[in-house]
Amino acid sequence: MQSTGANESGRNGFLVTLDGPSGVGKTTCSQHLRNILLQVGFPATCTTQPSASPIGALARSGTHTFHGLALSCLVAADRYHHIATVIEPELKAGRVVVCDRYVPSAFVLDRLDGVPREFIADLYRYARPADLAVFLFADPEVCLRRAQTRGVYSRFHHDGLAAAERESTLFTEAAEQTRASGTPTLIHHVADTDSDTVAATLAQQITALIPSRPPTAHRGES
Ligand SMILES: Nc1ncnc2c1ncn2[C@@H]1O[C@H](COP(=O)(O)OP(=O)(O)OP(=O)(O)O)[C@@H](O)[C@H]1O
Ligand SMILES: Cc1cn([C@H]2C[C@H](O)[C@@H](COP(=O)(O)O)O2)c(=O)[nH]c1=O
Repeated sequence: MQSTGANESGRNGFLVTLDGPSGVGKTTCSQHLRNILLQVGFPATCTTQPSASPIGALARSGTHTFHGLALSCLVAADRYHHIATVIEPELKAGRVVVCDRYVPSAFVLDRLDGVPREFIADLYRYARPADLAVFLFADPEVCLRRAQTRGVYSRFHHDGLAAAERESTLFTEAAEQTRASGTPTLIHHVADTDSDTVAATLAQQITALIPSRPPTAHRGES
């Protein structure tokens, strides 16, 4: 198995984040991606934000209770806890971490909730940047239909085409902002491609960017 990791080589793992509009297929794709990466020999794991921690569960289930600045801070608290207790340890173990939603989602969802951009930027000043930020896009009509078919459980899941279009516009801005900040950024238009094909295409591009570990020297070799 190839390794990206810090154990023997002293190098860290690789953080791939997936952002994009509700219903575009982030959760489905991140799971396929993890499986493909494992199949081709990369130690990989997938995780999600909000996380499975008690703070994350509160944020995920509480979008009808919490609003604006308060929800923004709650999600940020979960995100920092998740980075410290899940993402960083996995990276230190040399794994590829595929994270379903990351900081760019805050620049969209929090703004939809009226939170000023400067407040969001200040909140995430200390968040570890992704090694590769992937943005998935599809026509707002497609995202809307998929989210509605899957089931709507959050205030941020669309209630109409205008909301889906606004979310798509903000994700386009977030992708440009992420790229401008120096984070390697991949923008992928899903069109009507099935999720296996989307994940396989992304896996090819991602594995090409992951630095592979040099062969470990045997004891006594110089
Ligand atoms: N490429 C695809 N083609 C067709 N259907 C898809 C594709 N990807 C995902 N789906 C379906 O669309 C629905 C939404 O997918 P998923 O939950 O992965 O989206 P998401 O971006 O994570 O949404 P959210 O942000 O709302 O959680 C699911 O029913 C899923 O099976
Ligand atoms: C990342 C992020 C999430 N939220 C809220 C909005 C949604 O209800 C959930 C995410 O669930 P999904 O299945 O991925 O749609 O969490 C938020 O308010 N702010 C954020 O930055």
